[in-house]
Amino acid sequence: MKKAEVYILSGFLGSGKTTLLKRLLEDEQKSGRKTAVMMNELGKVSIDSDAVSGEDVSLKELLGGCICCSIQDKLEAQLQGLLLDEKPDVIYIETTGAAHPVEVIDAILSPLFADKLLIKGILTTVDGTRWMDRKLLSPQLQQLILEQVRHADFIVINNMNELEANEQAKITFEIQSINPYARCLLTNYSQVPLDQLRRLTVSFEKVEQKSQQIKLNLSTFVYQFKTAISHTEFENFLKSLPDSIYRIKGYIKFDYSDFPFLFQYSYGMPIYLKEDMNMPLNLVFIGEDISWREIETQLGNLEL
Ligand SMILES: Nc1nc2c(ncn2[C@@H]2O[C@H](COP(=O)(O)OP(=O)(O)OP(=O)(O)O)[C@@H](O)[C@H]2O)c(=O)[nH]1
Repeated sequence: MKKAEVYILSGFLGSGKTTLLKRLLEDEQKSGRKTAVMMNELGKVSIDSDAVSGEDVSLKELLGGCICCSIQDKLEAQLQGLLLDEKPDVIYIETTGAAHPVEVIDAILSPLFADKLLIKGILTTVDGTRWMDRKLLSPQLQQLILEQVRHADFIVINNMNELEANEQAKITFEIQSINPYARCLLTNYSQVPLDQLRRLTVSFEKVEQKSQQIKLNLSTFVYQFKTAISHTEFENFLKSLPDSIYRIKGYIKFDYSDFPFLFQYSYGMPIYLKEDMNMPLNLVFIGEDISWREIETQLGNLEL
């Protein structure tokens, strides 16, 4: 089955995410692909959804919380519904300005359907003037903006017309020092060449296409078990993992049990919860600069 492409739009409040989304949707309308949008807003009433009014676009709104924390279950249910009912070619997810990119990817990649999604990348918008003044924000918000830049695959710096030439150079230098691997563009109103953006691919496929010396940044990988495995060997595998694997979750079947376990792993801590029915044996990984090919080989060896 063809996977649905997923683009995540991240960036601080008012930095130009919706403006970028509108441009992407206009482009999709020309391409004729089946397009879906998920918009997440912190408040209970949607403000931005008027921006998405094209007839060919399915819109799901997630209101009243942030997808990376308070309404993660709702996101899972809506995404699953979307994949089953609409079968979109591409899904754009606009996050709240307060969302952390790793947690958003984590929320999207449910083990129930992670194998049906192809995460194309995180597009982060930055308001150039806000960046210059970011020291005025609380330390937590400064940290959030840094994380949104650090994990991005494509960075759009808006409000260029409001900046002097030396400020433009300073911002570009600062942002590229934080994330040298993302494509970074200074512009106004999120005017970016969309063909460049479409060439992104940050999941396992990227590892196969690019040579090993290229840094991979944040990426994801989904492994599908065919058989039950040994619990002890799986624990040994976990102990050998690098710290830059932030998150693992999914369903695993051990050779002593009829039904799988729901497995959760973050910051090196594994948790197992026994299920009472069969589930798809998908294991979802999120990490930074990981050779997923090696991980795949190790997992394959557990099945021998
Ligand atoms: N002057 C100027 N205004 C811009 C630029 N990009 C976006 N804007 C405006 O800034 C405002 C916020 O832009 P949005 O695209 O809604 O930003 P957002 O990140 O979706 O905002 P939230 O949904 O509140 O997080 C809108 O009025 C835009 O028209 C720019 O490059 N220059």
